[in-house]
Amino acid sequence: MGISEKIQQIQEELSRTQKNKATEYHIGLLKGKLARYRQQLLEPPPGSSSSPGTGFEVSKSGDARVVLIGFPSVGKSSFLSKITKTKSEIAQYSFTTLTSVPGVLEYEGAEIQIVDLPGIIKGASEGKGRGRQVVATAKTADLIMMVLDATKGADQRQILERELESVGIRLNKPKPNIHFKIKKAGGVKYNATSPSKHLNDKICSAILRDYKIHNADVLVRDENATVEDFIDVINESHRSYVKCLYVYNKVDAVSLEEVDRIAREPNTVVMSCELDLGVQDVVEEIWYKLNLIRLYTKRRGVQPDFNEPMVVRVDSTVSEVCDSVHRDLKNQFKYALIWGASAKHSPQKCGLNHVVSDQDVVSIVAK
Ligand SMILES: Nc1nc2c(ncn2[C@@H]2O[C@H](COP(=O)(O)OP(=O)(O)OP(=O)(O)O)[C@@H](O)[C@H]2O)c(=O)[nH]1
Repeated sequence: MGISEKIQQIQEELSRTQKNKATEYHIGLLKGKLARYRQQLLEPPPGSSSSPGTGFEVSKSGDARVVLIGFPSVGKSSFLSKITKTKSEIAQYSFTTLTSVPGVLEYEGAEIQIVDLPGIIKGASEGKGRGRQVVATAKTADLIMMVLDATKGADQRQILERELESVGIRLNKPKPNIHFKIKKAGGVKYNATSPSKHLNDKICSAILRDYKIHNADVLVRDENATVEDFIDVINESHRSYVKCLYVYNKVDAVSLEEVDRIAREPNTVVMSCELDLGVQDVVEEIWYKLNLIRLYTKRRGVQPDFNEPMVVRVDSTVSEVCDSVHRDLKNQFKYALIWGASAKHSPQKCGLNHVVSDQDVVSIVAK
């Protein structure tokens, strides 16, 4: 039996099995197996004929990467052509976007790479070659922007969410608060800081046995952590926790009440590419979600260049700033002078651990 058939069998068994106290152990095991097979499908073991997904030939450039995901004809190309310098073909028929078109969005001095993935990601979870590439690219995103058609039903979003979920991408979700460490000996030691609602020693040990892990420390620090969370923790290297912005296009074609209802959903913005409504709000929301800040670097005796900001992640330290300037800069680092919101007085002399703020001016003094 192939892996796809095994997956299907488990899915069928899961949908047949009633959820209750007596079956939770069995369901937990099935979910663990399902995650293991899905993983094998996405990343075949070395030596097998199918190649792993290596992403498209799109190198990650710029300050951040936003990946667009959506069904065909929802308006991804229209959006991309409005906000980036790369034009992609717009047609009245489906599947226009066959390859990913990297475009660059310039905003607040930052260069944000926008990648449009092929129409739909379905097939990715079935291990189809192209789907795997899509997944690999989506996993490198700083933000996933799910483009949805406001005139279509809620299932378009559910289908895409389920697809992303099944390939190990978690949307708008923090990493589970479970400590997990594989050991060389000593068996499985299960502990919880307060009684867990869904996890226990028996379920966790059984799932670990299925993964051929016989010695490990497990400490559940969140009483609401689920079996899925535990499976995610075991598979941590294959999971990506990515922010997602839901963008509903074509709001010109639905009623005001419907627009109002959609716009109130969390992490959601609405737009109409055709009428050029809300497109700028989407860009602002992308910037906000990316959590980027601008810094101005200053050389001694020279005014900083306020037209050329350096873009780093929010809460970056001087150490991270050095790394983004040059690989070796930290080796020569003596101290930094900082002017701006993060400085107690201007300039403040700081070390590598100082956390910078938006629009700070930074001068690195070398040894
Ligand atoms: N009513 C309405 N139609 C729109 C809007 N934006 C795009 N469209 C139409 O929707 C169709 C598809 O737009 P595209 O931008 O090609 O969509 P896409 O998501 O890139 O499609 P694929 O390339 O097939 O993945 C075109 O006929 C557009 O004219 C909008 O805001 N309102």
